[in-house]
Amino acid sequence: MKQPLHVTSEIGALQTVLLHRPGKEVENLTPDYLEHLLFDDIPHLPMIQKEHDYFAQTLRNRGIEVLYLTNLMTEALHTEELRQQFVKQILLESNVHGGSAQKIADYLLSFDTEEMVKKIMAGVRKSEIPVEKRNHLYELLDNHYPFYLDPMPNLYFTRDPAATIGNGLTINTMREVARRRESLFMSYIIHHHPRYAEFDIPIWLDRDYPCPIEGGDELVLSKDTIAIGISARTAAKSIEQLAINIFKRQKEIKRVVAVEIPKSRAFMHLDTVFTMVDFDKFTIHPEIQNKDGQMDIYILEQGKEEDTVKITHKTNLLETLKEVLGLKDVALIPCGGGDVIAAPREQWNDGSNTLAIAPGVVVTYDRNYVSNKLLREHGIEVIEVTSSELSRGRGGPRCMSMPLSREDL
Ligand SMILES: NC(=O)NCCC[C@H](N)C(=O)O
Repeated sequence: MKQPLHVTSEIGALQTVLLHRPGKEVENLTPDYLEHLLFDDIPHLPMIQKEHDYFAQTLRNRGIEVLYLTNLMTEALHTEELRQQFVKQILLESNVHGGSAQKIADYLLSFDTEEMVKKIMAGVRKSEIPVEKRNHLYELLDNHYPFYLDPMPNLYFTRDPAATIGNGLTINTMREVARRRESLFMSYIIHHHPRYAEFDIPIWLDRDYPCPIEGGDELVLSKDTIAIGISARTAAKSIEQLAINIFKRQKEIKRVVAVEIPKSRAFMHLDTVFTMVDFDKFTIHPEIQNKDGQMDIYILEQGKEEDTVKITHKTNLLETLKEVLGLKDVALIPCGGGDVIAAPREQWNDGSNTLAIAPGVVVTYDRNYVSNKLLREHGIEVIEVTSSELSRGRGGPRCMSMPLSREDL
């Protein structure tokens, strides 16, 4: 039977992808909580939805099956017991306890499943549920905060909470509190959605793993090589454990290349500074390398004993890519052409964050015209999507998509 999850490269023809259409969670952003919720501005909801619909249609026009997080989650919660269990878990993870917990649970469960899922994503404002008598000082102070359940405006970056590798996936422990609950949706989908539940899908790292990892750092370079960013969001320990777990069960995967990148907001994940666009072509933001073009790269391979890895240190990205991919030459296409202004400007709006839908065919934001032109000059087919509002969340087409299945190369 066909595996429901199957990704053996970054560039094999994309067959099925998971998206999330931004919803009311985006309208629960206010200036006071922007930083905490990892946004730099407040998107205009009708426009961000229009842009997202255009992105989804662009993929469908190329024959790609687009699945939506809300639909899968609604279908996964197919019994009353599952609905209740999910609500209990989300309240726990949202730090809602005490007297208000039951009231909020009853409120959420009063909606049909689709509305309930949307409401949980959008957040629950205190004004939505009648105030109880407050007896304690902490309850009075707590009241200054507008939400019982925080909104999850980053959900449209489906890349990060979970990532497909081979026939399995990681369901991620997310680094930032604002995003930590997001991976619970994929956990329910994998375990309870009829499309996935009957398969024995390997979970390479699960969301109870104590160290963080996010999908933006996870790149499947080829059927035997994975690259993972050591970044602001992904810890070295997670990468080593992931490698050990994969080597044990998916024997085709021979190595994990851990690429250290600066830990900053602009470079939050490896895919904000480096993506694969063709067999031998990559986008890169030049600032991840030092002046001599060097950086720290570690190749992890199966160690002599079980549950150990052999680690080799490298410093040259180009040479390492040639070695692990068995290529004579590799082109690194600099974001914004490496220009002192265009490069950081376009990187800020995800100029290096391309979604490959086939070898040499990528989806990018239209606003990054310098990078797009350069990609075309390198023979890449560039399909542009509108991006005024989508880009405000600091993620691009790769961040906004979780490939579930790609054709093998
Ligand atoms: N893979 C990615 O780079 N995803 C973008 C995530 C943006 C989101 N506002 C965040 O800070 O997590």
